[in-house]
Amino acid sequence: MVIIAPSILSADFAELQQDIALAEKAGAQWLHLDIMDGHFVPNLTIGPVVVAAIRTHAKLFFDAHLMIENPEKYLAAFAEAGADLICVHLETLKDPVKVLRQIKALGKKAGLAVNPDKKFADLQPYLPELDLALFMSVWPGFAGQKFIADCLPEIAKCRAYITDRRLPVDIEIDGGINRATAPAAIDAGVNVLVAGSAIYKAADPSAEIQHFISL
Ligand SMILES: O=C(CO)[C@H](O)[C@H](O)COP(=O)(O)O
Ligand SMILES: [Fe+2]
Repeated sequence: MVIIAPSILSADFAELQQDIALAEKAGAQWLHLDIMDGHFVPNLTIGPVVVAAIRTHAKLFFDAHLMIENPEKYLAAFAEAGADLICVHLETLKDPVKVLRQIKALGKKAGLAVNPDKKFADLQPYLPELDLALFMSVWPGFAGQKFIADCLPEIAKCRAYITDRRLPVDIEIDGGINRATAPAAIDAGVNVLVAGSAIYKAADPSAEIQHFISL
């Protein structure tokens, strides 16, 4: 069963409550929150204040994707704001194990994201610490980019490794996911699909969510 995580980066920020309610009603299980700092990525989005505000209106599992430098400084703030899973980028970490354990110590699920140039081998040492491995299928920073397929063979290696060892780790893909690209991602072994523009820029966002759920 595939989990769909609509990314509110492509939602209408003036109507966030409505766009989140739409995702919940359509049957999405997770909500993907793209946190950008203008340093690790060349874009700025939302912080803990907005996460806390929307938390009061949604029961969805909050999947916080931190595209920020020094993420360890902000873990407690995102935990308090109501994130259920906090995903940090390998590229931003000096001591990944320490940071992943800090996330767990806050009572949250821990995710580790890698950019499209990374291999499964870069992420593999951290799997015992993880609840989720996130393979980026675009360069982080913006919604609406074209899918980069380089991560698919790495996802397949990750799925085989996790299955062999029965590790309780979700595999998520993020970037350029739509009706055309989602099947290859699922074939490679992902069980969590992030989709922003494919959902919120569609004529019927609920139908898109229901399509992804049916895959
Ligand atoms: O992390 C992200 C960008 O850095 C977003 O989650 C991602 O790009 C979703 O948007 P889309 O589905 O439109 O590609
Ligand atoms: Fe994201």
